Amino acid sequence: MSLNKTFGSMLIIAGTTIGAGMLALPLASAGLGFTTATIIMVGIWALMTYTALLMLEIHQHADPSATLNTLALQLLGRKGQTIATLAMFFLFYALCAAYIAGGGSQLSERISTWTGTTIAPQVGAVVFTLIIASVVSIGTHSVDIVNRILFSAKVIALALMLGLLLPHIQGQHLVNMPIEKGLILSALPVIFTSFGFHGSIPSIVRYIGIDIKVLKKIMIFGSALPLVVYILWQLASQGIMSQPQLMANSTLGAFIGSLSQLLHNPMVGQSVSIFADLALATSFLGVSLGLFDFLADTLNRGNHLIGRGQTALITFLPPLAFAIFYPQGFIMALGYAAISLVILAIFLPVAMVSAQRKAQQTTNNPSGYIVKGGSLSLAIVTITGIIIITAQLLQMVGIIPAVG
Ligand SMILES: N[C@@H](Cc1ccccc1)C(=O)O
Repeated sequence: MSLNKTFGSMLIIAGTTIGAGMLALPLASAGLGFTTATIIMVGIWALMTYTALLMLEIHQHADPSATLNTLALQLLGRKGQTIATLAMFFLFYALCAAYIAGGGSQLSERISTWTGTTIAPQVGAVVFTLIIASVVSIGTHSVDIVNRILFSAKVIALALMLGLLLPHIQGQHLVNMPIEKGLILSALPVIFTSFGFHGSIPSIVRYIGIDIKVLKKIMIFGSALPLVVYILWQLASQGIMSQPQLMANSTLGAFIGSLSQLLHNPMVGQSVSIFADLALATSFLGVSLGLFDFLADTLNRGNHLIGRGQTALITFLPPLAFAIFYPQGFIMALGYAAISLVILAIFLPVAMVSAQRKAQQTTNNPSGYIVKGGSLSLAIVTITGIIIITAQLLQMVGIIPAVG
């Protein structure tokens, strides 16, 4: 396997993972303290990598061009396929809603400072959606070009931002412990979403072919890179602000504002702000393109002007409506996304691998790659998935504190 292709695939996984979810991390884990937040992140990384390996175990016996839909149909039947499709829709919509809410309020703040007037976040949401929707509606080729430029800029902005922030860390902030135990549970869904990439696994398998050794390496290293970036990002945000300072910020804009104020350096705020804009734009482009194609395919909308226009409306109007009703809904929507991501990245891989292992046992033909850990590991990740969904539901009904 060419090294270039392997490396490129790792970057695709890392690039899908590092997105808008990262921006929510400091706010979602504000009351946890650095050590606790890091332990949870390492745990969730291990969980996500484990279920990605389960997906490889499933893919090895199928056609290299299999998608989640076809795998679910083969191993779990029509019901499994329907659940996979619905979860995919819900995840895509929830993520787009988060990106529009986050991007909209960022953009409206920008326009407000430029023009010296106050612009409502809803206006920003509409403008941000119109820009991304035009790029997506023109076609995949235009998304590819715009995404390449923005992605390169995002990597530079990320390095610059971390370089500017890390020298200002104060050790005493990093030893803080969780302010309240309930906050650990509250933080789980958003942290979980920020490590999500599982929609990209079938594309990588198609690109590389069934070469388990290479694919394993891609999953492990491709997801480890975001872990390193997230730990540095937590180090910076939790090391610069005290817990009460961090917790006082309920929105991304407020967080960026207090960072620059605290460091008396507008450059810092600028770099975080630019990184945030790029992260939101690249995530939104990638996810809305996926949703657009998925909808066009499911609803059989043609590839002509009217067809694409209709698909664009169904793609962008529902999440835009959410952002207009909940302009501060960035973190809330990322939490909702966790519910469907648990189904896609935990429940379905576990169910499919169980079905496959059972079928192999009955034919007495266990062959190929089998992820270590047996049924115990499958049980542990399933329980973790249930805990993450429960944490989100408990926040929605107000039993535990909501983050953000
Ligand atoms: N991890 C992505 C969200 C995502 C989840 C699942 C699949 C794809 C993307 C982010 O932080 O924005």
